Amino acid sequence: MGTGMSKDADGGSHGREEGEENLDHAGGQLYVSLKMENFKLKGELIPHVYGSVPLVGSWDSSKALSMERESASMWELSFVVPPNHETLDFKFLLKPKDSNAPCVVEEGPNRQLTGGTLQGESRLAVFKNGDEILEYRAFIKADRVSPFDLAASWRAYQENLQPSTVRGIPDVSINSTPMAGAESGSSVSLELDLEHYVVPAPSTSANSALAYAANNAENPRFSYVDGPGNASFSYKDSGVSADRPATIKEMEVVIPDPSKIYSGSGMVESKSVGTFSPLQKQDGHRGLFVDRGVGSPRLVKSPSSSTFSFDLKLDTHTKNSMPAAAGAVAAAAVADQMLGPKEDRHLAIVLIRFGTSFYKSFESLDSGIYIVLVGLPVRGKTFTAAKLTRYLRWLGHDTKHFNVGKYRRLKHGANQSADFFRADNPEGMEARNEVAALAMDDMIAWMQEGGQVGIFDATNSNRKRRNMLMKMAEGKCKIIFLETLCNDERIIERNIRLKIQQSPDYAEQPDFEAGLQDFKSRLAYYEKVYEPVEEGSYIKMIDMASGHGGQIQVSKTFSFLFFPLI
Ligand SMILES: Nc1ncnc2c1ncn2[C@@H]1O[C@H](COP(=O)(O)OP(=O)(O)OP(=O)(O)O)[C@@H](O)[C@H]1O
Ligand SMILES: O=P(O)(O)OC[C@H]1O[C@](O)(CO)[C@@H](O)[C@@H]1O
Repeated sequence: MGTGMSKDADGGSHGREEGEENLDHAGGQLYVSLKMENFKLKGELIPHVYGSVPLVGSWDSSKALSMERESASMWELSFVVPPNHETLDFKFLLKPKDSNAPCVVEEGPNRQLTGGTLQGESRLAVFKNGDEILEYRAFIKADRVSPFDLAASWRAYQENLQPSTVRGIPDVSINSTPMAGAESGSSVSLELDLEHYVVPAPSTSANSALAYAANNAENPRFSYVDGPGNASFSYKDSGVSADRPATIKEMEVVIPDPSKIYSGSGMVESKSVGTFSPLQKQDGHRGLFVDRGVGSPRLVKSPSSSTFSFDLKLDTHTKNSMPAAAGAVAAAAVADQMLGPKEDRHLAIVLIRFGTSFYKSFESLDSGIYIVLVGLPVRGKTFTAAKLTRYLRWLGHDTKHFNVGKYRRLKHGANQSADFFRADNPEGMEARNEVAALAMDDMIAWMQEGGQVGIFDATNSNRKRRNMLMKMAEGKCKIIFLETLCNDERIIERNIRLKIQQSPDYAEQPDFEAGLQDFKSRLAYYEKVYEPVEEGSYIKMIDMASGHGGQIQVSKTFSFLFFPLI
């Protein structure tokens, strides 16, 4: 695993380790860890970092990232920057804890990381606070990280997260209330706790109590904010059997016309697989929570390749045809496969890919990105949107999830019958397009206030709707369609049942079978007119949850996002 240069204020520096791999081609990114130490301070002044990239506030002190107290005298912050950042300029600053007094920026020139190496002499961080001079020792460390490490770190972060310590965004809730009964059987009342929720995943037992992920999406700005969407709802669980685990061999990455997209060589070989041993886990490796709302990335690496060996069984054809980006994706898949449940695993592959491509596209796009979900109902769009939001926030990108279903429920009530969703029902169509436009307006407004990634979650199931969204985004932001497709009837049936149990749409429907019939009619109306994405920039996730393999397709027009990977 490659290691960058590390320096501290005493001038100690550690050169790159032998055997370093150049991970740029594998989507290697720069993990930056900053620390400040001062034994005398009492904590009225909170150290922050700001700098030249959006991740650290683009020199806007109000967007500076807060450092967290690691010990009585040490403050810490870590984040990951793209490898294409030739130079990252930054400075430390101090913000008064409980007042609006101006912040104090450190003296001296900007600190500069170029290609992962700290430029210039290391120095103390010196602040002039009125007549007072404050001095901190500064520790700056940069490491190149592979998708392996990122996937493993993400997994470790999620597994060790303590919900009670989450600030800023509601992230996960681990407490589940065991309950009896399945399917249409017993139900428990679930007070919707906006601070804690779980992204619904197929349950492997009848014991998980999950809140509906869409409820945690961005609240509409229009006047229905305090409406029915914030109410609690009833929840029933189902018993669903676990699918068999997938293997990396089953994962297929399809990139149309790769010659036009990538010129990179073959599979990325990784000698070090980032993971953690059970022992390390017990150390209490925890995410640290910073002001951007989620834990800042903590690297989890295997001490050596011998600790964990994994046989990457890709057939010759796949190996030879796999471009560098796909290699990175596969690498992430390997790391993730070892660590998580099936759906998370598959999704992580896409996430790593997103993470990589976003990093590489952000700076050139400047204005941020809209990810527009596309897919029939119960294809995992909300699940994917919620996971993507969390992952991108963890990486440091200001990300928000806009769920159109939530807007629809607030404006038109939760208990619309299937007829509402008929394509030949003009009032229904108009109402749906109207709430979609409201959500899009909110997303655009949020983006203009400095947001970086907006995730727009609706079926967006026909070209006309997608054209409307593209028109609204024109000149403002690039849209990437993310289509989730599922051909496995068994999964669809399971998802439908979960939907009747979990969705606020059916909270008032006491008759499970009636709810089921209504939702199936809704689905049939959608299926009749569904138009898969063929336009614009898109990624298709096909059968990712089947357990029998999956496909990721990336459209040609998306290629520019991957350009730096080539
Ligand atoms: N890629 C996938 N394919 C199929 N099902 C998935 C996928 N990812 C997650 N799921 C499962 O699908 C179920 C429904 O998910 P979700 O509510 O996200 O669907 P949706 O597409 O947003 O539905 P709707 O359009 O009705 O709101 C969840 O239980 C989730 O575990
Ligand atoms: O208007 P569209 O694009 O169908 O999408 C919004 C709808 O998608 C759904 O998630 C489909 O079930 C509804 O909750 C929501 O009203």
